[in-house]
Amino acid sequence: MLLELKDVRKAYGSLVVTDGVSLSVTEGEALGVIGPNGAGKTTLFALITGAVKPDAGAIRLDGRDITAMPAAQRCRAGICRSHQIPHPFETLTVFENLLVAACFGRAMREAEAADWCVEVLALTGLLAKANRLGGTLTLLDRKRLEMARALATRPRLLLLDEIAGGLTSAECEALVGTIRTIHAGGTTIVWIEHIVHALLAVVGRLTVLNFGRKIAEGEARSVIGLPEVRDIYLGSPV
Ligand SMILES: Nc1ncnc2c1ncn2[C@@H]1O[C@H](COP(=O)(O)OP(=O)(O)OP(=O)(O)O)[C@@H](O)[C@H]1O
Repeated sequence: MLLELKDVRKAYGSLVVTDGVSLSVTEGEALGVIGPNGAGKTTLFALITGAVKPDAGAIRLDGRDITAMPAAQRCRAGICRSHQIPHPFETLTVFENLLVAACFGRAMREAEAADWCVEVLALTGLLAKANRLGGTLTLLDRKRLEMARALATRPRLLLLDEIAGGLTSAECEALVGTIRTIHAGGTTIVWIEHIVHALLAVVGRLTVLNFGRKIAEGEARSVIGLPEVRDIYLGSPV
């Protein structure tokens, strides 16, 4: 098992945001995470990356307990995420944004990092924009850069947080193609997404969160057909 969460709990005051969540992700799989706003999806990523410490429970990578491991060390161990709202270094170029991630996130030497970052730029469709400043990009390219920065750390486990949100359907389709390529290259993916048809084009399994609890999990299309899941998404295009 690549990643395991066991009875993980996180509360902010009286608000229990992650309520005894257990989760397993096998090497090479693509898992989708859905749930309404405020269900605790992003907090789950913060717990996995180490940005937030759980109140209880355990997190394991390759069977090794990483619950107390600092975030920077987890990144070097191969866990990296993209954020829902991209915040690139706006005064650095696209290429420099990636170099920072590779050198500081993954501790690569500069020559190795430069070669790898060129590969990532090609994979994410950013090669022609390598010398643009991060602050000058369109939303689609910011989203691509957000994913590229995470990829630059050469993750074994890539966590994508609503990467398709706000894109046109053609842009979304192109992004899905890129994510499929990344997955086919052997990277394990956990993807939080509200655009369910995009998610279903990539993931084999789905986990559903509601009020911090896991309410369903299993083969993606079966899970999406469950009455309790459809209830939660009533009005959303599932
Ligand atoms: N640092 C914090 N302090 C207090 N409350 C927080 C904090 N972080 C998250 N929360 C609350 O925890 C709940 C879950 O937030 P979270 O961002 O994990 O949900 P989400 O499922 O990702 O939602 P969305 O789909 O809107 O992104 C929300 O009610 C949020 O306001």
